[in-house]
Amino acid sequence: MAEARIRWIGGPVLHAVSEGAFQLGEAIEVGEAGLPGEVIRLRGREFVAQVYEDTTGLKPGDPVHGTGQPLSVPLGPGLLGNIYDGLLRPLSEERFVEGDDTESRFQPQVSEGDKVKPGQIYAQVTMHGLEEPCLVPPHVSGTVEEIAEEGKIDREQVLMVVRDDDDACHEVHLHNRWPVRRPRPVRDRLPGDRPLITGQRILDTLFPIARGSRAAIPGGFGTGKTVLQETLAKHAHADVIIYVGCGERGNEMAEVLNEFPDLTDPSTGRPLMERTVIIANTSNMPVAAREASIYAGVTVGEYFRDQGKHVALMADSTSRWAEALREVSGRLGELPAEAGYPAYLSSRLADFYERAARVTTLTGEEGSLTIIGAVSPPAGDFSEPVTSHTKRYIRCFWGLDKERAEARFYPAIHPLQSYSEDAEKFTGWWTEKGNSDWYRQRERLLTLLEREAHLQRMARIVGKDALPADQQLTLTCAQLVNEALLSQSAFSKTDRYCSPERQIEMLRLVIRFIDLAFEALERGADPDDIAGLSVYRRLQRMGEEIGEDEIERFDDLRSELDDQLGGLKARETQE
Ligand SMILES: Nc1ncnc2c1ncn2[C@@H]1O[C@H](COP(=O)(O)OP(=O)(O)OP(=O)(O)O)[C@@H](O)[C@H]1O
Repeated sequence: MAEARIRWIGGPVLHAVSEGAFQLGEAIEVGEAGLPGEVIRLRGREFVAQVYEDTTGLKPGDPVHGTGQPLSVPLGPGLLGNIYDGLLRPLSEERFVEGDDTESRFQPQVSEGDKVKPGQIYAQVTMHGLEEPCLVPPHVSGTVEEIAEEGKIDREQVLMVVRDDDDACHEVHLHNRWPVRRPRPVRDRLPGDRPLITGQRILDTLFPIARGSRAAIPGGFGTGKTVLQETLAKHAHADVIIYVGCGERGNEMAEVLNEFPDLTDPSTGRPLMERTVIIANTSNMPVAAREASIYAGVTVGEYFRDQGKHVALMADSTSRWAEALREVSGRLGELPAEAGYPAYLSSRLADFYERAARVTTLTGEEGSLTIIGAVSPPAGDFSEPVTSHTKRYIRCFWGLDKERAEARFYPAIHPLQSYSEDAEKFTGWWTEKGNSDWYRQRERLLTLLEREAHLQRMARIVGKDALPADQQLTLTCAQLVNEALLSQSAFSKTDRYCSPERQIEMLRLVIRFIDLAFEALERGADPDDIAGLSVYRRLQRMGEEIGEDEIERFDDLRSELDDQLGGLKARETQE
């Protein structure tokens, strides 16, 4: 392999003079310790590289070895349930799901002489108590020359040899490397068809995301990005969760690492870690590795998608990742663009988000990778470069609002600053679930919330009591929408997750309240009397009071609602 010598080194960036041919994007090993790095710029015999580990102690003259391969990560069974660094190296020997490594068992599903195709499952492996498929790597096809026997296997052993049509032999291992910056091939990309249910009412009901789509969660300091990402990781209806903690503070990541192994998947009752891969790259780890961690995460996501699974990737936070790009770019002496970020910030964001997709895999199955990235705009300013460029590539924008967070109104997603370009596709899905009115109800709520913002501005000037009765009632109804539907504590035992069935009931009750309240107003009822009804307070708290396994209790609430609002008379008639 090609060799070079360091000529200059500063932080994660080095310049080297090569004695052989290096390629752009080639993975390298730096110094005697062989620290991992990547060639990021080539000029004649000189190149610039970034190093993914602490470079303290490296000096001019130290050797750099080429690997001849692009930066890649090993993909295969055993990834689930563990925590990795930005280059997918396990951060801990301890595993977070039960089971014993020595019990790895290999069960071939093909025999010598069989034909295999890219992406095909050629064996099953049981590791750590989990059975996982072994896939033929995407660029391998041909006739099986050799296949390992059923039984115990060793991680490094060759499991299968495939001879292709050009007579070349390919060795297939348990883990096969894939370049992190290259999307894995698929047969077809498909449009999003059904929602990725998150269990969060404000998202599923107002701003739903399709499986295979992409969303951003921008929010200023302390507005709840991390809590929301973790809530999604715990409750989203996905087969596999990839959680990339990118440049967050070590203590925040430590919380995730401490908490996740103890959590149970609410839908299966199994440990949540069994379906989770965590990639941790905290702010004190080398900055270049942070840049790579996002691509490593997305590559792992695609690997599970290629097994016909529905995968959700949470990246917290893409701003820290963009800062890593900025730091490396600064050290390269590149001309800075907006806010010091490199001019290629936008294309790098595109490279990341565009890997989200619903696909037909190479073997004809359906899989999806949904990407949800948190953004931390300085001072919560959504016009800054990372947020504004991200907006170009995402379909759902879930903007967190400082005022809502300060009022401890969680999740602090602002309904008027957020949007979903996927929503229109889901009328059919909600109809199948039993709510053919969902899209119309959603539009009504959004219109009501817009009207609320307008009326609140007026009320601040003239006082709420000076508003006409119908406007006062509009504010009362909007408050109910906010408190009953949009507010949902991530820490509430009853309400941290809300199933689509429960969301339908709650949405219907709120809409019914609005309809009956305005009918009562027409009959001459007083808006204050409507807001003072005990059923109004019960509706505000229904998320906390009626859990997932007592959905029939919503019927009682509905009867109470009909009785109280139906019985409400004009004030004069009451007297
Ligand atoms: N959905 C929620 N339910 C209940 N409490 C929440 C919710 N979201 C946020 N909080 C509260 O707000 C606090 C701050 O949230 P979080 O750490 O997620 O903010 P952040 O935006 O990630 O912050 P930073 O900018 O520091 O990364 C949490 O510790 C929690 O008390």
